[in-house]
Amino acid sequence: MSTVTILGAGAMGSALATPLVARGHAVRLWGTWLDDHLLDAVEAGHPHPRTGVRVPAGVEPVRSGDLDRALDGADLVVLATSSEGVEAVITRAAPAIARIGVLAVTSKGLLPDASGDVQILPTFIRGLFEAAGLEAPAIVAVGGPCKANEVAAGRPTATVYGSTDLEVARRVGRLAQTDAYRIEPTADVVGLEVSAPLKNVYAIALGYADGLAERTGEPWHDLKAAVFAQAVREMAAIAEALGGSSATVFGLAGTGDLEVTGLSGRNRIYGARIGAGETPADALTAMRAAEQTVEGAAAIVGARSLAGRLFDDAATRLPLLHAIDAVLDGHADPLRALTEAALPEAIRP
Ligand SMILES: NC(=O)C1=CN([C@@H]2O[C@H](COP(=O)(O)OP(=O)(O)OC[C@H]3O[C@@H](n4cnc5c(N)ncnc54)[C@H](OP(=O)(O)O)[C@@H]3O)[C@@H](O)[C@H]2O)C=CC1
Ligand SMILES: O=C(CO)COP(=O)(O)O
Repeated sequence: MSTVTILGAGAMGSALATPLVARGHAVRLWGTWLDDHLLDAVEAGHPHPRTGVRVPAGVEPVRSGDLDRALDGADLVVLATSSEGVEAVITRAAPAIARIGVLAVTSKGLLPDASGDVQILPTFIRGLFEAAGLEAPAIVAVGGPCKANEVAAGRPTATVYGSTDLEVARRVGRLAQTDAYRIEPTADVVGLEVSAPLKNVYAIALGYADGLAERTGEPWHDLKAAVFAQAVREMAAIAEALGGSSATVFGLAGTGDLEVTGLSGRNRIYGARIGAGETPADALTAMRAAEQTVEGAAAIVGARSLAGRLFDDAATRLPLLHAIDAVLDGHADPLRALTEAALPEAIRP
């Protein structure tokens, strides 16, 4: 049995308690300074407000002011804040995490380092340790099609754990896996960590197509499928340009995660509101009011910057990314933008 400290008591942080408790680990669920209302519900024995599922008995909720106690003696730390909270939480927890030596990260994002270059999350997090003069822990990136409410309920889930040292991914995977929560280890951290935030961005486009269906009362499945395929092509191009493998994008981490997010993700819902006619600003305000995290809206800023660094002709190489951005900026109509970006060019005479 190990002691596992989860940092962030939102949907995914609380959900991971289900497999970890099932494996007999001692689990501490630390809530950020924004999570008191979530831990109030957990302590009262109510379903978690973000997943609708009760956190398993035995999980120890820990309030934000008790971070040191939450980390004391832990064997594994899991970071489960949204990308917005990564820097603030890692900065506070870094000395203890450096001592523990291993960090699993469910957060999905693309963030700028001190010099302004956008990085995949493990690289960004390592930079925070280096800036603090601390040795960075071994980082295990967690991705794949994995809805928090389903993990929390113990439904079958295939997830991907990635570390540059494959044995570390296997070791952490062995600790967390259950019959229902199965883990595919990979050493392709780049492919995994490109897929994780970018599928949030591309799921917004899948949402645009669903929103058109809501607005018109007609199906737009052909368009949605073309958008899906183009999204996968663009994620693979970015992964390869960064030294990752397109095979990772074509598997659970890319197509798998895009599928689940395009069916039921919050990023899809945000896109659908826009496709149905709301302005991007109104749609984001409504999502925030409902406590629905929409990471794709932030990740597209990083994606745009990364694409510009990787490709001289980014708008031509990544037309769908460009189209999503143009719609969010209010410069393009979703139907026209998706059609131009995702359908093949006309065959020339
Ligand atoms: N939900 C899912 O199905 C999955 C989520 N993930 C990833 O896991 C991460 C967490 O997602 P999820 O649990 O759904 O998100 P939630 O919004 O439910 O929880 C996010 C956590 O981050 C905290 N947080 C947000 N902003 C800040 C900030 N500025 N400073 C400090 N803490 C902050 C939240 O506080 P607050 O209570 O205010 O929100 C909460 O503890 C994301 O990166 C997501 O992509 C991965 C797989 C699946
Ligand atoms: O990452 C997810 C599933 O793997 C959840 O996606 P959303 O953040 O869009 O809900």
